[in-house]
Amino acid sequence: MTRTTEFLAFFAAQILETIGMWRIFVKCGKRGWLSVIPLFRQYYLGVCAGRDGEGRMLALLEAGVDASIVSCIFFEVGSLQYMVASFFFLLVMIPYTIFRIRVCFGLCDAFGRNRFWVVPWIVFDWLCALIWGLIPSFKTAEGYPFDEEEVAPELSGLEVDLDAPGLSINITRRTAMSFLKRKVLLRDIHLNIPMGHMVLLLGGSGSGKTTFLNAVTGYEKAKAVITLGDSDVYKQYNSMKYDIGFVPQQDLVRGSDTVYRTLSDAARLRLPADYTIDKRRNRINDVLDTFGLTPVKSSLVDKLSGGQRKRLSIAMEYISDPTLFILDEPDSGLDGVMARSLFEKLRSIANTGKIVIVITHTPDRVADLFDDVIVVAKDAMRTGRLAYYGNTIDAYEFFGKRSMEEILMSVNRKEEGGEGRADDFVRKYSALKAGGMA
Ligand SMILES: Nc1ncnc2c1ncn2[C@@H]1O[C@H](COP(=O)(O)OP(=O)(O)OP(=O)(O)O)[C@@H](O)[C@H]1O
Repeated sequence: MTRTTEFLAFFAAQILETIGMWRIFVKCGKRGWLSVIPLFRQYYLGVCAGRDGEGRMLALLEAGVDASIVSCIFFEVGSLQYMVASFFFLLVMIPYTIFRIRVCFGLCDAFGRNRFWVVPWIVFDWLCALIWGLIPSFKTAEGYPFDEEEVAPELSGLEVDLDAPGLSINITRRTAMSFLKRKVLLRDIHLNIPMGHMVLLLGGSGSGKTTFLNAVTGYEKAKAVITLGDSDVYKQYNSMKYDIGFVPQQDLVRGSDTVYRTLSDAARLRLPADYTIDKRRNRINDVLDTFGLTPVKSSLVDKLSGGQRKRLSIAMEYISDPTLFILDEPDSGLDGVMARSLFEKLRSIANTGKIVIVITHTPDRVADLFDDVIVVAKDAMRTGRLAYYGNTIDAYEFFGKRSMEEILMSVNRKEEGGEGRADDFVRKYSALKAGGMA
């Protein structure tokens, strides 16, 4: 193909695409002539797809793609300018394709078409634009433009007092990049947990419980201020490491070590360097006693029962005598009796003046052992929000439910089998707090 033919082919595709887009815009209730302006065309395609932000990004990226294509056509093949333009083209093509896919997905939803259409849209956009624009059976889906779910508003003024004793959490937001888009994982979580309280962290799958705990411990920082007693967890992260214990879901124990050896290794890692050997030995023996592991201290970890193994994992973190003790599903794989006995142990730890926060997927068998419950729920924008924090007894009344599992179902999204009322409760809870503060 000669340069002129290439240019004519590019130009013809643009014209055909414009015609198709004109009709698509009209079908979506927008002004057709907007398709004549190349960059507007991409933006309004995003608007038609119900993805304005992605449409805006697509328009910007298309400017880059078009500029590099035109440059490649005009520069001498093999020249430095040609190579720079080609490199730039490859560079912008990656995000450009990703945003096109996202907009195409939205368009398929808007027109009630299978998402496999994204493939022809990416390869022959001008042809798809003509088909979707000119063929009458391609029309917007029933209910289009889809009603947006009403998202609970952003909150302000509900920050808790950082000087209050205990754990004060003021998370403004926690964001992460996902698929070239900044995603808000958590927003507006403000609460204060007094010392000596055992708190249940409740939330559906993907609601942000782990993200929340990571933000609280400073493991993955958020835009937040977290204080434990007089210390700022983020600013004094290194010195706080002995004060915060985190027990992950998965056991991190070696089967070929004895129980004592496992705890002794944990003590070496987690106790301050100035601990004498005697002090360290005493601490290990105390912890073995606390978790009922003294009779099996010489046994290999592989020979322990599920419950003993779990208690050992918890003991490893407890060795540093943390003020804040966090456990992610410590009862997974345990039967009701073993789980109950484990949670009673955690209750007795809280009773010594520590803060214990626990995630469990079977809360009702141990709900009476908790003082408070934090309910984190995904709002309409899929952001983790605080739907409730307070006394467990008051929680039943607040949600109008009789069990923690029912509370969870009320905030879980409909597509997950829940009632999809997260935003209602976020609103209700913030009104309650604002009222309380007035
Ligand atoms: N670094 C990250 N980048 C992008 N998205 C993330 C990141 N971390 C978490 N997410 C997303 O944030 C949401 C919350 O994740 P999180 O692991 O906190 O949920 P969870 O409530 O602990 O779920 P589960 O109970 O299933 O463990 C999920 O949609 C997850 O995909």
